[in-house]
Amino acid sequence: MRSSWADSVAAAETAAAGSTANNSSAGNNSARTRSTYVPPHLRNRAPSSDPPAPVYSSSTSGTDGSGYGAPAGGNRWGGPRNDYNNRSGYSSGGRGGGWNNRTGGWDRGREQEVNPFAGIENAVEEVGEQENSGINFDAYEDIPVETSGDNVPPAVNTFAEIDLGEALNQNIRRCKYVKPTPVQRHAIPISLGGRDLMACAQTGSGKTAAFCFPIISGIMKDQAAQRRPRGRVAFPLALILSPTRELSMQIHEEARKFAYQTGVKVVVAYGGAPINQQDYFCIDGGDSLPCGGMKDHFGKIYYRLFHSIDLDKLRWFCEADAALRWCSIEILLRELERGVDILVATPGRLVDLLERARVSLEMIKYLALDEADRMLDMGFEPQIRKIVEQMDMPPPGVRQTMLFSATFPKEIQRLASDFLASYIFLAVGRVGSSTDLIVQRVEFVHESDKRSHLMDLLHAQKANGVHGKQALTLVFVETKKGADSLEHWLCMNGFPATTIHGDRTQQEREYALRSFKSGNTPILVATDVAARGLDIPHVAHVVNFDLPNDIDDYVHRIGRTGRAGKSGLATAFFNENNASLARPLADLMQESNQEVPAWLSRFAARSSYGGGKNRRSGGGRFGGRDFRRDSSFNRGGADYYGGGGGTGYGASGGGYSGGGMILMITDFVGLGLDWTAAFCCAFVQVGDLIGAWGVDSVSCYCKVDSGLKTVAGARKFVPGSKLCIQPDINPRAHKTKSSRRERTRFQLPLLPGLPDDLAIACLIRVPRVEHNNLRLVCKRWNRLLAGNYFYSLRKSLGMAEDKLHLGSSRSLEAAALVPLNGKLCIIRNNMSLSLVDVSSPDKQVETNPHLWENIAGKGERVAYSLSANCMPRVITVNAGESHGRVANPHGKRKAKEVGMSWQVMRLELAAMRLAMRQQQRRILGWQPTHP
Ligand SMILES: Nc1ncnc2c1ncn2[C@@H]1O[C@H](COP(=O)(O)OP(=O)(O)OP(=O)(O)O)[C@@H](O)[C@H]1O
Repeated sequence: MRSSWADSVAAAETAAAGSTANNSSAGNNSARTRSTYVPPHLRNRAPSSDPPAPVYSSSTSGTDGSGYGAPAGGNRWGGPRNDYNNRSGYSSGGRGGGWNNRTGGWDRGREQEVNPFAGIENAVEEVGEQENSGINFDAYEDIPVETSGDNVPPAVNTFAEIDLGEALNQNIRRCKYVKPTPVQRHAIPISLGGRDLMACAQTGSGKTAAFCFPIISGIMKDQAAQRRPRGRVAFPLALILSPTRELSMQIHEEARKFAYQTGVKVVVAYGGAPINQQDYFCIDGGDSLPCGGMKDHFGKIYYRLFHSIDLDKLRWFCEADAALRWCSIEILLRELERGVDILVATPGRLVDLLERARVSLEMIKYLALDEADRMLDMGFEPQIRKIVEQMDMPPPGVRQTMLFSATFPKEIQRLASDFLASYIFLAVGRVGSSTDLIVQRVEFVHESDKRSHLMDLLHAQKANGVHGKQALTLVFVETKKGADSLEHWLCMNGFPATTIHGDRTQQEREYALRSFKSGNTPILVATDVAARGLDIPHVAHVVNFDLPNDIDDYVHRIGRTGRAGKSGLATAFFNENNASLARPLADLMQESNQEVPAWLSRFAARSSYGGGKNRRSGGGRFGGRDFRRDSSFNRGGADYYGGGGGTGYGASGGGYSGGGMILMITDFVGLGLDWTAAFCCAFVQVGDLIGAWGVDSVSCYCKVDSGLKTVAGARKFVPGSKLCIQPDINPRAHKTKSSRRERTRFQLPLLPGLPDDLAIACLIRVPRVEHNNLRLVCKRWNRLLAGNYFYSLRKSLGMAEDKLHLGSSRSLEAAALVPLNGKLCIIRNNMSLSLVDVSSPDKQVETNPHLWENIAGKGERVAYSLSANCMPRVITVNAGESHGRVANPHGKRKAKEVGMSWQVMRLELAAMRLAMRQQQRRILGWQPTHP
């Protein structure tokens, strides 16, 4: 490991030398200036107090020990060295060292900037010029374009028609973009005209440039940018948010190219551990650290080294991911201190930075959300709302907002309109459609045959490969475990494969992606983290080994091939488990002029769950156009935001129709509760629930044995229920004869790929009161798991969003947002239960504390409060006297079970309690702002 890391550093050093050479040939200084490390206690001093920057020489960098062990005042670090930055992910726009010294004018400092085109130019020469310029524009010519909104600026046909500024035009030429793609032709003039924009265009059609160009051009022309305060807090002018780390990195790399020598500085900040955790290393050092093991160890080491070591050198020691992250974050913070014009970020990291007051959004003039529908979906929406609405960002109308995606369901369009002012809607092609450039094949493959089928495809591909080389193939699977196991199996069978998913460290993810891009590992097995936005050249084939539950996800996945006018192939393995996708899939294929197999059409015809997702049956998730033109959405507005009708778009959504609700029961593996008892207890209450809540469906996710009993019980009360069982939880039991028989008997659809450690969710008895439009909100502390889970569930059942909602953030604060849209919310995690009624002031809602006690286990105390007005109320379930579960004598054992150190768990829980208290205070003094 050490040697490989060292090797890669050495290789990067060599690359840096090369890039220096390139720079010099481009007229830059051959010796780059190296910035000076400023210890934290000196950071707010005037830039002039910095010691003079020593000269960095690439030829000696590998062995130069001058920084190591140097006295504190003379420490140095590598600043914006491109080699490391590319690896760490926290990198700047590459203005070497001198941002604090900028003298005004947007061209200052450009001579020190690392050339982002250096490597690319060589590569392009190797593969031939046509690689970049040969985008097949004919493929886009006939594409229908729809714009709506007031005074839409006219589209352009060439870049020359737009005044982007000479430096940017020069970069466009360097990128070999000969003419704008359709989305660019329309979107750039709109954005340059200062208008807000919601743009939907097919995958691979150049949306990144469509939002980057106007931002860069606007900042270049903005003289006020020079007068921004600088120091510990960064004041970016533009914020670009994207859902994944890899996509943020990619946007950053693109933006750096477009911004080269424009004087506009681009910085990227993305996930990993919250910065607060990193603080343990920086501040406490380790001795007093409440966390154990490796973190402790590295904390101590790095704390000691921190004031006496060059960070460049430190990187050589950074084999542990934790330590690497620590370094990366230090680098990021220092980058931010030097100033940033465009900040590209993932929401989680940005919230961290905002909470630490290292970034202020006060000066934001441009906000762009890439993959905007994903960003506003339930997983991210609370964070996005927090960033956009609750921090210091200027409101819509003052800032300019641009939302881009290839898919834009109408309900998300509606949500998105909260962030926009008098915006223009742009659809290039049909909203949510895939491009005809991708040949789509669907094959019926039983679960057990998938691997051998994949093997056949890969063999065939190998035979057709150039010089026997395997074409790049991206294989999508549903679960992280599934990804690892498939990768292992492929490697064992002689197919070099790697994997990318959320359980891998950032270093591993980046390494996997690089290895795939370079063709060293031509097969990448991925979960949905790689589904959106990634622009990997030469991906010839996308295989949906496991199909997603949502047709939007399918569109994004296959969009990793057939990009920028090139053709691609997508193969999907379909079987009974994907029945809910049959209809939208068949429709999508038909729309993209693909051959739809007869068996798929038959599946589509009898598919029972597809209604809600079928864009062509009217209503539903998909819009061909601007939702503002859809009268049903306008009519339903008041209902959606908590009005009295209870219809919202549940009624128009098809699939799960009617005004009832779903009761969901899930299982949290590992909390040591007696599940069977809990379920039995719960289902005694089901009858009440049906009456009181209008439950018309029960879905049960739990261990097979107890689950089946529960399901059987529930069926008596809710004959029409769609019952689901989580198949992964106990695969052994699942395979038993009786469970198979039971499954058949109850016709339980299997929903593959759902995480198996789920909280027992929504078990509560409410006395018979009239609540027509209820909203269940389940909250777990693992936001992603819960988010994915609910998302999948909702999709699989074809449920409208207002029938089941998830307050999915670990931060309870975010959960507070949820009640705004609903009438009754129950927010539950293993620490708290919130019952919130925001719309019916007269109706008291009660809970049955004994039920909770039964469910939550012995010794738990239920405290709840209900207020008479319509303000949200919080009911807290605490386990134990003062510390909830923390005080539980089994806590240490529990911590061990969940693989946490006891101290960390205590910290986590203490933080949660604190957040909860703050939350309660906030909620009680909080006025809903929606109608
Ligand atoms: N005007 C242009 N001329 C030539 N190539 C272009 C042009 N605009 C963009 N490209 C190239 O097209 C490819 C796809 O662009 P981009 O990643 O922005 O697509 P996208 O629409 O954002 O895709 P997705 O929906 O998957 O996120 C990139 O490699 C980009 O360099």
